[in-house]
Amino acid sequence: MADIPAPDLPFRPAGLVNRLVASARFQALCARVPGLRGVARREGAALFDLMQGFVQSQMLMALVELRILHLLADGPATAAALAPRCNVPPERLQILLQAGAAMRLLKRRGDRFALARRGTALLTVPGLQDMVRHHDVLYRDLADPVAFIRGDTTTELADFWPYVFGAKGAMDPAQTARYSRLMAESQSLVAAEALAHLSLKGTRKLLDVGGGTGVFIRAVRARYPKLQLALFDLPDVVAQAALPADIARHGGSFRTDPLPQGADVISLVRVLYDHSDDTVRALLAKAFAALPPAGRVLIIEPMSGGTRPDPQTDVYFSVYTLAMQTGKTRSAARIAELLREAGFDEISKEHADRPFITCVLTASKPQPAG
Ligand SMILES: CC(C)=CCC/C(C)=C/CC/C(C)=C/C=C/C(C)=C/C=C/C=C(C)/C=C/C=C(C)/C=C/C=C(C)/C=C/CC(C)(C)O
Ligand SMILES: C[S@@+](CC[C@H](N)C(=O)[O-])C[C@H]1O[C@@H](n2cnc3c(N)ncnc32)[C@H](O)[C@@H]1O
Repeated sequence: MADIPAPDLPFRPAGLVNRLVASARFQALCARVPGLRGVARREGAALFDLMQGFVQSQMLMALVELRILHLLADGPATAAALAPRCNVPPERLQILLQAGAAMRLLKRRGDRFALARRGTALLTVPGLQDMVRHHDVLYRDLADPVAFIRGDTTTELADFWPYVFGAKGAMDPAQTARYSRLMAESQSLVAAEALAHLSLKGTRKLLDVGGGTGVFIRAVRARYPKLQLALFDLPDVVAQAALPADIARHGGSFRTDPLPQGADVISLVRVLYDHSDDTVRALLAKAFAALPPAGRVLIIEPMSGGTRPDPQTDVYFSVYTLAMQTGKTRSAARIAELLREAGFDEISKEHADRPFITCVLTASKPQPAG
């Protein structure tokens, strides 16, 4: 590893606050003055957390892989009692349990450890444990972050999701089922979040494009039982969707086929961020062509914060989609530009409580003038 040269002294970064923070005298003052001491401590702890993020993630992975949260769901236990069930020496398991308690997934009660609120949430959020488990692929892709960010590495992540891009050739059905399950489980939270911030009142028919196995459609059905619904996805994916008989299924590719007409709302849930601007332009143009005047398009996916960088979407999803190679995590402003290019107007970003689950953008096809 090459040495990184120290900054020239005296170090005078741009900006008054940065210059103050960089000064040893100011740092010493902060350590003494009560109000400033708290700020300095929080900044230090935040910096430490950035540095130890990978260690936290790996210990989270170990807790999930060893099913420790599951085991503790039956009640508190000591490391010695859990050790044979996890096949880990007790003194090493103690370190993991203590780290789990420090990350507030577990609670420590004397020598025993119990499931904490955060650990319970991890166990119950649909698909989250499987998401954690599949991160081994992402972490391998990021093993040399400089080469990764330069674009000098080949990544494995794209191969993990062959269906996202249309599987080439025959797929192992067990593997396909695993991807579909992960995608479907993670979608239920996305659907709930989106529908909480979106009204479909007055809609007659909704077409979910790239709708996977139909989780969003089923969530819409539960909330709007009278709405007509249709699913469009690749033929093999549509074939796996378990949907009520009245829901139309269209197997096809939005790259080569037109989208079916007849819906007054088209939803694109976690579709745009998988694809390049050119593919997105062509897809939005097809959505525009398929909609009647005043028809709406819904873009539902995690979005970058743009000029206000978001702590989760601008790190996790932006890097994730970069490792996927074909798409990108776009800001609402950038998606709005692409929507405008396709002819849409009345573009509006709905309030999002948890942008790391999803953001929602809606747009309308203009009515002809006159
Ligand atoms: C009772 C007392 C005393 C107090 C109560 C206090 C209280 C109100 C507590 C609240 C407890 C509670 C209900 C907690 C709930 C927590 C929840 C719901 C947490 C949810 C977390 C969700 C997370 C972390 C979601 C993560 C999602 C990820 C990582 C998704 C990744 C998706 C990917 C990679 C998709 C890939 C698709 C592709 C291929 C790019 O297209
Ligand atoms: C990231 S998944 C999202 C699935 C679902 N909307 C969700 O949020 O869970 C992307 C979806 O787009 C579909 N897809 C990819 N390329 C497609 C194409 N050319 N035509 C139609 N669907 C396609 C995939 O099969 C997959 O179901």
